[in-house]
Formats: sequence, structure tokens, C-alpha cells
Amino acid sequence: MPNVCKKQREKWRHIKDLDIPQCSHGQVELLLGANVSEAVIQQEVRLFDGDTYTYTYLVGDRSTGEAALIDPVIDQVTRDLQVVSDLGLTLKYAVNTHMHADHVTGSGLLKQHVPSCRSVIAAASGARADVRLSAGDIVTVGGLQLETRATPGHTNGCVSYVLHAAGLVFTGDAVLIRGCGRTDFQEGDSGTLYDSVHREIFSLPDHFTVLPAHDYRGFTSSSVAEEKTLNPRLTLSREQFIKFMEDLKLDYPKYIDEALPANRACGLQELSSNHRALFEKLSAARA
Ligand SMILES: N[C@@H](CCC(=O)N[C@@H](CSS)C(=O)NCC(=O)O)C(=O)O
Repeated sequence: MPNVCKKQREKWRHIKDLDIPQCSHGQVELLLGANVSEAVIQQEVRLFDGDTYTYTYLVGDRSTGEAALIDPVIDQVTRDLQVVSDLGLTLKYAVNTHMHADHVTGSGLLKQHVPSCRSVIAAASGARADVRLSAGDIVTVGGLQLETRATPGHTNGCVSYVLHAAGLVFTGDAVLIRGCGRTDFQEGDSGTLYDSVHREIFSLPDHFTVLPAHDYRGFTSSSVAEEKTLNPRLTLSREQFIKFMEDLKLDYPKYIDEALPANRACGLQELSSNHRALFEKLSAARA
């Protein structure tokens, strides 16, 4: 059963009659639909990988028990599976917003543990996966529907997933809170990023919550209205934005050499010896 703090309960009229215990802070951003649009519970605790500053989101439909993890990280699979199991959910999809360069997707290890789980990524990423999406495709998780929107620019194959029923958009690395994904490798293109974000994300209703794949400064969530008006990069003119991104000069991600080859086979790759050992350990603990 998810926990929701008192302050949240007071804000969310749609959950006022549900019997949900009090919580403190934790590590899971939990999005649970009681049944489709009528009650989606968003909890202000979330899955976070402190090594790569990655947010992973669990989206589940309590009525059917189906769940998806968005942008799972391989080193956090033990934790993620525990949360899924604690909540009585079954993992249907390991969904990726793009071919990450900074960490290995958890899709492969999740599939080892849950053979029916399918890895998902955009076809435009060029990666192999069980499901390769195009813009407009819907990922169905029980009664919940994630609309795929193409938001290229950080990479060619970046997509955002919109959960209209809950007013949520999972932006991957396209929009970060008060920031955006870098555009200096993996087919990055600043003009493309600027255009796709303005077209596909900033056209969403202002109140939609923006849920990015990373945060490096301690931010937890934002809204379309906030990012449209306060994002210091994306509120620049297109020309200023391109110049700003050119001048960023960030270090390369530390795991890029391992991450890119593994993520090119999104969930279908051979596990590295480290991750194979992790699988054996987890399997033994679960036996
Ligand atoms: N230091 C980190 C990598 C940080 C980084 O480059 N993050 C990317 C997203 S992961 S490819 C990014 O787009 N950052 C934008 C920004 O403005 O920071 C590591 O070594 O992994």
C-alpha cells in the first residue's frame, strides 16, 4: 500500500476517501492508478540513483496490478523489484526515454528476473528492444496510457511519455528542472531540442507535472508552466539557446563507454560480469 503524507492528502481531492497511511520521506516516486483516470496517486518519494543522479519512476495500475518502470538503472534493479513486489504489482514494461549515455538501463536485468517484462525504447534511438516506439504510440499499463511524444535534440531517439489522466510528463533528458539535456554528443542538436521541447512539452497544459530523468541540484519536480517561464535555457531565444549550449563544455559521463554499447541492445544485451553477479546474488536472495 502506498504512503502519502498528510499535506499531499489535503491537496488531492481524488484520494480523499482512500485509506492510505502516513509517510515520511523515502526513495520512490510512485504513481499508482486505482483505476485509470479516476484516481492516480502521485507520491512525493521517488526512486533515485545517487551515483548517476537518475530518477526512475514506477507507474502502476492498482486495479490490474500492471506496472512499468520508466528509466530503470541497472544498479538499482534489486531495489526496484522490491518496490514492485511490495506493492503487489507485476512488471510489464521497462520503458526508456532514450539510449542513455551515463548509466546502463535496468531493462536487461529486470527481464532476467521477470521474463514477461518487455524492454521499450523509441525506434529512432537505433537501439534494439522488445518494443520500438514511434511518436503517437501508446504504452498501455493496465488502464493507464502513456502517450509517446518525440522530443529529439539531446539524442535523435529521445521521447517523452505523457500520462494525460494524471497530468504528468516524463521528459527524460529533454527537459530537466530549470535545465535540459546536453547536446554535444549522440547526435545532439540544440536547435532540434529547442524546437521539440517548445512543440511537444510546452504545448501541454500548464499544470502538468514535469518529471525528468535526472537532477543534479536537488530539485524533485516542476510543472510545464514553471519550465515555460523559469527555465533559464529554454526561455532564451532559439539563437541564444544554441549559443548557450555550445558554451556548456561539460565533462563526458563517467560510464559512457560501458553504457552506450549495453543500451544499444536495450534489455537484450549480455550482462557484464558485475551485473551477472548481481543477478546471481539477487536470485539467491529471492529464492
Ligand atoms: N557527470 C555525469 C554526467 C552529467 C551529464 O552530462 N548529464 C547529462 C545527462 S546524462 S548523458 C546532461 O544532459 N546534463 C545536462 C546538464 O546541464 O548537466 C556523469 O559522469 O555521469
